[in-house]
Amino acid sequence: MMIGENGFISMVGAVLCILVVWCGWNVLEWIWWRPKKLERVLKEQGIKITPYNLLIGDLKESHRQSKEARSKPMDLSHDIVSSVLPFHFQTIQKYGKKSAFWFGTIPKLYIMDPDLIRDILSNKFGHFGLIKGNPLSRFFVRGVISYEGEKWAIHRKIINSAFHMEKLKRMLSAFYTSSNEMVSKWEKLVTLEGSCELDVWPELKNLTGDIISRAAFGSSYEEGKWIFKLLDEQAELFVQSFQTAFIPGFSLLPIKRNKRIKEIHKEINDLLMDIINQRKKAMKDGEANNDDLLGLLLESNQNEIQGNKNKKNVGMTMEDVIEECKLLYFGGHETTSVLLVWTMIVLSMHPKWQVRARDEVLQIFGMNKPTFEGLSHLKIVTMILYEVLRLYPPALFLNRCTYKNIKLGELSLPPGIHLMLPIVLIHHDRELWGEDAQEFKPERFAEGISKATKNQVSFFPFSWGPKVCIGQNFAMTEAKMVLALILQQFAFKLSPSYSHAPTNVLTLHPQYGAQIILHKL
Ligand code: HEM
Repeated sequence: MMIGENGFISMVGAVLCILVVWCGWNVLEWIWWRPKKLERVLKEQGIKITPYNLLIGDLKESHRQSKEARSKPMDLSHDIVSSVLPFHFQTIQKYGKKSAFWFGTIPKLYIMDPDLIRDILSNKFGHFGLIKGNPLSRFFVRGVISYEGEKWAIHRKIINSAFHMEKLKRMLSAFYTSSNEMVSKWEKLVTLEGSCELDVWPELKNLTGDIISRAAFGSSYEEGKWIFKLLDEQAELFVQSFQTAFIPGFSLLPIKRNKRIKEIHKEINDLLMDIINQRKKAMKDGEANNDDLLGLLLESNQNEIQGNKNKKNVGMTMEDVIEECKLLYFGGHETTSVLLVWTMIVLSMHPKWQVRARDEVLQIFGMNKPTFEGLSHLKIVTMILYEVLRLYPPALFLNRCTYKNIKLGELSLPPGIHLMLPIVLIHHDRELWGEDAQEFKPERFAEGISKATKNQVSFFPFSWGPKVCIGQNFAMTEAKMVLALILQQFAFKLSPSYSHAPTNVLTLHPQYGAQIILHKL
């Protein structure tokens, strides 16, 4: 049977109508019905939630408050939460700890109870997953931190072996060489009067970059220098992209920011590929030491090639190796420089603790090169580092989401709820830490973390459970080495030009730098 021209037009019209209705239905489901349904489920269980603004939720308000907080420095105190995460601080003040806000169209529940944090992070039944919200994240940092299930287990096992104690011991000379270079440079800057003013923030970023390059990749900072610059820029762009991450397809738009993110991704991959190729050549010529992280990753890549021949998944592909390198470059340098910079700032604010830390360092090492055993005996320094990690945690919060209907304490949560574990708010919570929660009191940790937290998961700067930070011993040993060398040579205090402005740029940066006056001892 033939369809006439009119019949054909009506058929196309009908298909188009169905398509428009279908699209409209899905859009309504996405921006209205689903959010409202989830809101009802939460409210029925006594969870308070901010009013829903169509599509954008609380993103605009949260952005506005962060911008306002960033526009001025704060008082010189450790009570930083209202400046660092102003929107979350205000929301919890207003709605209580059992509350939620809108990340675009998705409700995000605050988790402030240490028992619930333990349940989520131990993730015994695999019900809590990572959030895969921002499509641009594939251009930033992936690797083991972004994987789950079998892929995560394989990568975690391979990378873990590079961070065993005996491997760390061998990395100590890299820690020392880089730190000593920085301290020697500082000594040259000191004037005849015996002092100098220095913004230590870029210095410490360079240092931790240098250390991760030497210790994990065997190459010097000079070769990796550009990678750190690019990763820093990528982090800034990535934070900005959160504002629009909830709009499907936004990351594909050819706007300036998206283009730059993709450009940087390519540049970093090319730079890493160069480092990898140099290493592969050295391995072939029998000149490379395979003990460091890159060596281990490449070895596992060889296993993958072998394994593929036998149809078994045993290692990492070359793309995997590049992603893990990027993660370790970023994770290994950014977070530790943040810990070091706040430690220097805080010790400048608390000269008595600075003196106590120096006394301990001089008692254990004198003016000699710190040893691995000696560093593990630094009790006061460890207490100070923990208290700095409590007050100024480099990672401010962790995100997870529900995969299926689950019970969490008394709550029954449907799939698709985002969970926010606000590390910095929990670390500053008076109910958990006492009325002096905002004060710098390293003595809290005199008998270790479990005593200080009464065995609760209320201190988790390195996360907790199976996905706990792989590099925590690396970071703590590195921080102790750097501090020991600085304390041996200098006394330091804040410069009058220092402005206290902790700010969230993926990690907790000092917004205007860390201007410190160094006095040669
Ligand atoms: C003060 C320094 C550091 C802090 C505060 C820190 C914090 C964290 C946190 C909070 C996580 C968990 C993220 C999540 O669960 O979503 C994490 C994971 C991770 N960190 Fe660190 N980190 C530090 C240093 C390092 C260093 C030095 C390295 C490597 C050289 C490193 C490598 C990793 C890796 C590979 C993971 C992923 C683990 C997994 O998902 O199984 N970190 N870190």
